[in-house]
Amino acid sequence: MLVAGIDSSTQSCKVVIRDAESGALVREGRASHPDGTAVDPAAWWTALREAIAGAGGFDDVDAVSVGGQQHGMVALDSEGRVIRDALLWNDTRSAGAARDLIAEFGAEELVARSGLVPVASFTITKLRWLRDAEPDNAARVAAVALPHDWLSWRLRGYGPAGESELGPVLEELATDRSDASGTGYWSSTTGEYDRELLVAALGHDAILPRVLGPADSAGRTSAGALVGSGAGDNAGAALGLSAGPGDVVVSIGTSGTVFSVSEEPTTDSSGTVAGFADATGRFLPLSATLNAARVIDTVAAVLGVDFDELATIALEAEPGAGGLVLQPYFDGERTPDLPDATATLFGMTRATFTRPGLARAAIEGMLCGLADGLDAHRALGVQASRVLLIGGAAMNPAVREIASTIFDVPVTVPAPGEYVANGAARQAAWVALGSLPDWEIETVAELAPATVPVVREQYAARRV
Ligand SMILES: Nc1ncnc2c1ncn2[C@@H]1O[C@H](COP(=O)(O)OP(=O)(O)O)[C@@H](O)[C@H]1O
Ligand SMILES: O=C(CO)[C@@H](O)[C@H](O)COP(=O)(O)O
Repeated sequence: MLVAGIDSSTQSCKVVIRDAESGALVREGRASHPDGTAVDPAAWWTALREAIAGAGGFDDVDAVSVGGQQHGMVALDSEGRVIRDALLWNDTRSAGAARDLIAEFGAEELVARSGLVPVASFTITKLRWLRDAEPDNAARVAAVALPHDWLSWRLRGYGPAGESELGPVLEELATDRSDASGTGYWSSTTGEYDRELLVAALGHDAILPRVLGPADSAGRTSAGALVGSGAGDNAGAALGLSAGPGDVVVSIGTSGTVFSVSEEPTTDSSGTVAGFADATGRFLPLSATLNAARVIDTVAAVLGVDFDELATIALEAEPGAGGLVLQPYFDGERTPDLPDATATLFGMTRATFTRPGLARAAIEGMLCGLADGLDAHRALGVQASRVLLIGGAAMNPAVREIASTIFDVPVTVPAPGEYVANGAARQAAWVALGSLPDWEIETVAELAPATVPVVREQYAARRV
């Protein structure tokens, strides 16, 4: 029996087709997404169909689940049409709306009700921004979905009239606990939407996707494959890695995320660690930065080198790059909550401002922000026995080696792979088989901690 998993992430769409029992990879496909922090969801649908075609189609697939970038606001009118480009998790225009919501309700109350202190990333702040900045668009909103909910709905044949087989049945929208927990108007402790918060943000009530359990099916594709509840991408990755007690996952994609699977919900009124739900019925404390793999993309482009060359020159510099510190807030920052920040390079002398120094400082600065996230997890009682390093930039040898100088626990690098799509496929197998199969995870590197304290100390000293 074959199952499919999809990762509709910020930069691209990836599809894997696997054997349901063993998890063996059978086929895969991918397609790019457009750049930008506001994107027409039609582009994700086009990319998904291209990636499915690249993976040889779904005709022989028994079940499929969609993992996707979290928080994006997909606002639909009563005809199931997308009202405006979706504002993505890394769009910071709703920072003022986040402050307004905190002023109205208080951070403590919002954490107690939704698990989150609003920042620009979360859906609730995007809805408030829409209400205030585009009142005509806000008035037309009949339903609000997230990227993975909307793609699952389209896969099942729903959509605007003329563009879909089954038409705009908004009540058929479905989601899962993990993605619902990133909206800001759903509580992972009660398992219910908080309609008062939704109305406070959007200005009126709207249809929200039904929240399914981890092994529930939302329905079927037109070809008859079961469609699972799907997941937010980080929860998908945790499922794909079979993350358990002691595992802290550090994912370096467009976002940098630090997360762990927890039996109990977590509450952090500072907002550093969001109290998300996971894709197994448990919880997923998570801390996220806006500046991760693209810090390396940017510095590699400035230096005119490819990723391998960047790794080579970064490792020519000593740990700490002689005091050169890059605070890498190129896209503003979410953790810490500094949406309008820009990047700053500290400690430049003629001796330190070199190509190796800059390459190393870029990787160190990006990883120090994630190490701060790990500390915040520990402060909530999360046990960290090892870091599991995944995401596009985890393929970089310098990122791996420098991670071992920054994290004070062993760093395990699973074999390069699409862990979000794999987790979605594993969920699809759960739906199809009726039980969650164990799939083997291959490891390609285990790095013992080689902590060099000055790296984090000098980064902390530059913190604003
Ligand atoms: N060898 C590498 N070294 C550093 N960065 C890399 C490498 N390979 C890919 N990347 C970066 O990883 C990112 C894509 O990672 P991915 O986890 O797929 O992101 P997302 O899930 O956010 O779309 C891109 O910014 C890409 O440039
Ligand atoms: O906002 C978050 C998590 O809260 C991000 O992790 C997004 O879910 C995007 O993920 P990537 O596309 O970077 O993997």
